[in-house]
Amino acid sequence: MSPMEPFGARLRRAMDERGPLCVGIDPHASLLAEWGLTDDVAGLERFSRTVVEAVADRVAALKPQSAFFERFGSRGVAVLERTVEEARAAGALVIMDAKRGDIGSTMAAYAESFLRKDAPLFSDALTVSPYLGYGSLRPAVDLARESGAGLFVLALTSNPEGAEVQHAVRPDGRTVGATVLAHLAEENAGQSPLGSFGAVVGATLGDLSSYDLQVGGPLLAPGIGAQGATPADLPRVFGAAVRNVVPSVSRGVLRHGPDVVALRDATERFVEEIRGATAAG
Ligand SMILES: O=C(O)c1cc(=O)[nH]c(=O)n1[C@@H]1O[C@H](COP(=O)(O)O)[C@@H](O)[C@H]1O
Repeated sequence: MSPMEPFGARLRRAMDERGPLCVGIDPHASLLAEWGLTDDVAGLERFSRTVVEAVADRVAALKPQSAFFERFGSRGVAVLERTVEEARAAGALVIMDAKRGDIGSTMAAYAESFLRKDAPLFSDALTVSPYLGYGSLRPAVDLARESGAGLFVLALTSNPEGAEVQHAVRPDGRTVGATVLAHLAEENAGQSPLGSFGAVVGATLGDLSSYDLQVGGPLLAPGIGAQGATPADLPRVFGAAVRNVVPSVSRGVLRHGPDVVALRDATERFVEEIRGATAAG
């Protein structure tokens, strides 16, 4: 098997060709009900298939949220496996949103689950938590590099509760979030056109001018739509780093289902709004 091109390079190309939007696949029980589906494995499968059919051939990335699949046990995870496979086959990069994080030796097993090329849940990238110490993520960084995959490391999350940890100031005067960003900049050094090790930075956060967001990798920006941020906020929040931002929308798109055309239209509107908001910068 020939080695896969690094995730960062594949993502840069997809962002340039399709626009940078990532659509989240978050099958909330309330959305299943709104779509007229049952809150069971059959409903889960129909929901996920519909989203993939509607948008996988037109957005840079899809981000299935593992929690909503794990809710149904092994049969839900089987649906997640098929969702990943079908989304990748349709040309979308898959960012697995599982937010894993543990001591290094256990982290190695999480990495095997999502980042080893022949794993049933192999994904182009995985969300991970650095809050057991950035160094605990090393096995995931190493395996991602080997597989041509990537990581999105939680740096400054979109939820208001994140600040008490992420804005905390260390003895060296840097915040915890800034320290995570600095680690990522080191990880991506020398990688062109884009490194494979991204940060999660919420689009809801307002002014981040005190943070150096130029980490040489992508910035996954959830929070648009249901959490109140809009594409128009992106230049203000991200400044010059906006070019590397992958805005992520789940409920803001999903609430338009189950009609495939309506899902596509909602997606196209976000793509256009993001293009309009970020073109001037
Ligand atoms: O890693 C994430 O994607 C994530 C990080 C973060 O800081 N905030 C955040 O909302 N998310 C995820 O992004 C999605 C947001 O969903 P919506 O609010 O419906 O667009 C959920 O799946 C969250 O788990």
